[in-house]
Amino acid sequence: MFFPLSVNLYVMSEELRPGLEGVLVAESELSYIDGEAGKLVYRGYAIEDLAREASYEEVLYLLWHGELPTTAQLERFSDEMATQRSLAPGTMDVVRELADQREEPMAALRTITSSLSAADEDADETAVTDLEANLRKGKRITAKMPTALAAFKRLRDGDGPVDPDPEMDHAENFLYMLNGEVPDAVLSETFDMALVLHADHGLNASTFSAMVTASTLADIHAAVTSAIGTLSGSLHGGANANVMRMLKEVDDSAMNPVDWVDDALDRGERVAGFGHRVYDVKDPRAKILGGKSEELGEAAGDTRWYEMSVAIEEYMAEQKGIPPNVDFYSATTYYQMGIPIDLYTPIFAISRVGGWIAHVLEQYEDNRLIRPRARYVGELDRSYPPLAER
Ligand SMILES: CC(=O)SCCNC(=O)CCNC(=O)[C@H](O)C(C)(C)COP(=O)(O)OP(=O)(O)OC[C@H]1O[C@@H](n2cnc3c(N)ncnc32)[C@H](O)[C@@H]1OP(=O)(O)O
Ligand SMILES: O=C([O-])CC(=O)C(=O)O
Repeated sequence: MFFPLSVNLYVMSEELRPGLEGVLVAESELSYIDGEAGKLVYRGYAIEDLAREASYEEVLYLLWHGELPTTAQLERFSDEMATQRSLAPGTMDVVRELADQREEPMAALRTITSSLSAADEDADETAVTDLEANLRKGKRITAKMPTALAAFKRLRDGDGPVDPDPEMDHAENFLYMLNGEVPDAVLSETFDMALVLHADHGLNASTFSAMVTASTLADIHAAVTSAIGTLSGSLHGGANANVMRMLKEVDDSAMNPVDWVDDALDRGERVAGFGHRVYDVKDPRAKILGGKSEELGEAAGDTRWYEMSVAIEEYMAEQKGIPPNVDFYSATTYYQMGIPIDLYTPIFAISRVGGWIAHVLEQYEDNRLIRPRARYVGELDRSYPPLAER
């Protein structure tokens, strides 16, 4: 039987779109981005309002359930998250082993997250696409990733892990487990806001990778593990740590930041924290985080990092017309909060996991295998030479 010609033409389109730029592959109700206006919205709510008003738990609820929670719903949801934070002994063994091996933190988080399925009571018993089971699994993964990351950091530094405190919210509890002391309100509010700002961003590369994995009907642990691997690269989430490494290099060189960047551009290098596939203007999250970075600098009586960043931002705008993305000012925000640089990208992951899970739920709800094509440009019809003749 023949397909109608129009179907064949659609399937066999020869248009090449490297990097899938601008290609529509799904419908989503999760986040809206207007790259020309610099606007980001989660389920209809402006990022500026959510950053100012909402906790990370509220945003998770919004992304996963479609509506902001009532007080009672939020309380229940937050309690459920808090009860899921502890790691099973087997997971803690994995964390310990990776810390002993001095594994790179993003690779450690990837491996630990993958291993969470071993102790997940829903992992084997339910269909991969079961919504209720996936909400439970999603909650456990999101609750446990920060515990694992904090324990990994402490163990590699020779300290003992700190147990989660169920009385604290997600952001405060992470800083508490990381540093072993209750953070002050400014730090936990700043961290909570950073989690809100990073929670979702359309079909960014890591989210798309989670969707591709889910589209094969692999489970949610597999999808999140794929996404963590994808986020780690320097063109994506890995850029936030590179921003801070760059600023420290500029500072150590005692060069004018503008001259340093000029030299980097002359060498054909990319400046971390600048440019975006979707935004033509300054990322709305960079505006908010820039303000936070400035505030933290002022509070500490040292605005050096903020000023250096502003000088680079102005120079990049003037020379290249390229604005900063979310990673540019998150770097100095985290640095001034005393967070080690190699944890910045894993911290991105412990927020974005909320978005990954929400997109995976959307994918399962209306699944079709994601499978594009490559145009073959290799040779054809070669005759096979026996091994001895090559
Ligand atoms: C959370 C996130 O993932 S946000 C992004 C984090 N990544 C970074 O900050 C890394 C630095 N930025 C980049 O490499 C890019 O801007 C990306 C990967 C984010 C987007 O890339 P694309 O959409 O593919 O844009 P593309 O690579 O085609 O760049 C367009 C032009 O701008 C230039 N450009 C883009 N970003 C930068 C940059 N950071 N520094 C210098 N030049 C840049 C490119 O060299 C290119 O110029 P050309 O056309 O003269 O060669
Ligand atoms: O959307 C993208 O391409 C990159 C991303 O994850 C973000 O900006 O948060």
